[in-house]
Amino acid sequence: MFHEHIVASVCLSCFHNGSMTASHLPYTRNGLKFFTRRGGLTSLEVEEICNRAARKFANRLAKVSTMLPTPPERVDFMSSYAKHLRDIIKERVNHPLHYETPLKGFQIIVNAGNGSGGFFTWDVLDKLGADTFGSLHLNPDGMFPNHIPNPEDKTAMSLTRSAVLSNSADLGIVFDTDVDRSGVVDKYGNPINGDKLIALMSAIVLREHPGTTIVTDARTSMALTRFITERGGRHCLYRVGYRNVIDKGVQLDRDGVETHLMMETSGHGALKENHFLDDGAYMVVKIIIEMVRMKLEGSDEGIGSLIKDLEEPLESVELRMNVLSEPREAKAKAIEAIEEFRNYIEDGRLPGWELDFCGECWVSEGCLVDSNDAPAAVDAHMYRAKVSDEEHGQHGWVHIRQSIHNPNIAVNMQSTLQGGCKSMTRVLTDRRCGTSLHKPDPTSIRLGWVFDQFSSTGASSRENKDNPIGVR
Ligand SMILES: O=P(O)(O)OC[C@H]1O[C@H](O)[C@H](O)[C@@H](O)[C@@H]1O
Repeated sequence: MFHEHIVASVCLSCFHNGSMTASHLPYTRNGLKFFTRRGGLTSLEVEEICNRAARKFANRLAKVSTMLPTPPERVDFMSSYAKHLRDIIKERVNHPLHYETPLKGFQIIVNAGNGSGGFFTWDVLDKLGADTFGSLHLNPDGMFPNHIPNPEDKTAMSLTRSAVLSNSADLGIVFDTDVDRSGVVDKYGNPINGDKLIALMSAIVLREHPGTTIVTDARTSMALTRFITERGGRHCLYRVGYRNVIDKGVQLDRDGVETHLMMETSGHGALKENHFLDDGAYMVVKIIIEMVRMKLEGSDEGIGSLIKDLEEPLESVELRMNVLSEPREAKAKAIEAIEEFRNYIEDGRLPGWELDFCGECWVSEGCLVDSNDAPAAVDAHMYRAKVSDEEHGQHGWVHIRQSIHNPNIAVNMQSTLQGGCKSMTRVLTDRRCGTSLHKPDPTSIRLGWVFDQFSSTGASSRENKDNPIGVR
């Protein structure tokens, strides 16, 4: 929804704007996001704003006047934003028979998860002629009584799938709370989120901008890289964290490497044409335009057909290990374990494992571990290793990182081999790659737990994300 901020800046002549959001996290985690006409502010800029606010607050306590130079004014920018989205759909579809209602004949289910995405149903889709009967959880309720509004959430996706199938709808849309992320369900009920959503957006964007670079976080599959390169694009893998992914795209584009799409597997997606803002509604607008375009060209296959040749990794797992230490020591402990992972690989102590400096793109060599000339400030330590053997070549990867929000470490791995994730985990444990196995300190971390907790083969699983397993 962050295009609303640009709309506010451009149409309503605002210079600065912001929103308060905890996204899908509990309401106790509310925070502020700020925007100017140039786009989203960086964390350093946000820090400066907070410092100024703190000074103002201190002045108020000291009874120094903090009156605003201009009185606040109430403006309705949601209507302007919704109109802006409708205009884009109308103009780009350019329907030969009914320009004003290009979505006539389409049934589209929205699942807003009781976040703020309900407006998309009545203020965008309905007004363009779509049938939105069967939409779910449209009224905002910060206690999220049905499920977490999150396109990564299994319940959110499966309820949307059921609604699409039982209504024979053309598309299902899942927004996160503040609509900076989205996922979709195709007319056959197939959920399209994570890698699949990146592939779908890549297919659309590469048709419009042949050869463009696409930046993603480094948890995407090897198959996604093939999908992008087979369509003539370049895939730049970068750090987890939507701001990192977007900033990398902005920097590449500024340096002359044309970059039109930046997407994280979490569903945050930003387009150059949309001011490099992560905007879940804008992503969906692009998908809807493509869906109507395909229909007008005589195809009944639906948008899922655009990614039918995206292979899925045989195994994909995300696990979390809590850092059980004094809260103030958690960050340092996590960094210690993650750096040890890097050292093990660099010292060649894990045969067949190689630190992944750059994914496959080579547009900016070394950026994944920032070994290049202009390293970015590191917000969270993370590394990715490619894993190969003589028989299969590269068959998987392991990504390990500090969580941004919580005192835990996220381990992601994928393999194209049956039992591959289990054997990569075994390497980590057998090689004693973890701090506490050398120093049996009850407050430190050991990676051995991953093996103990690992259960699935052949299954794609990220379910531990919101319910991490505690370990010592
Ligand atoms: O570190 P985690 O808890 O997995 O959270 C990581 C995620 O944090 C936020 O939700 C950001 O918006 C995402 O860009 C990031 O991927």
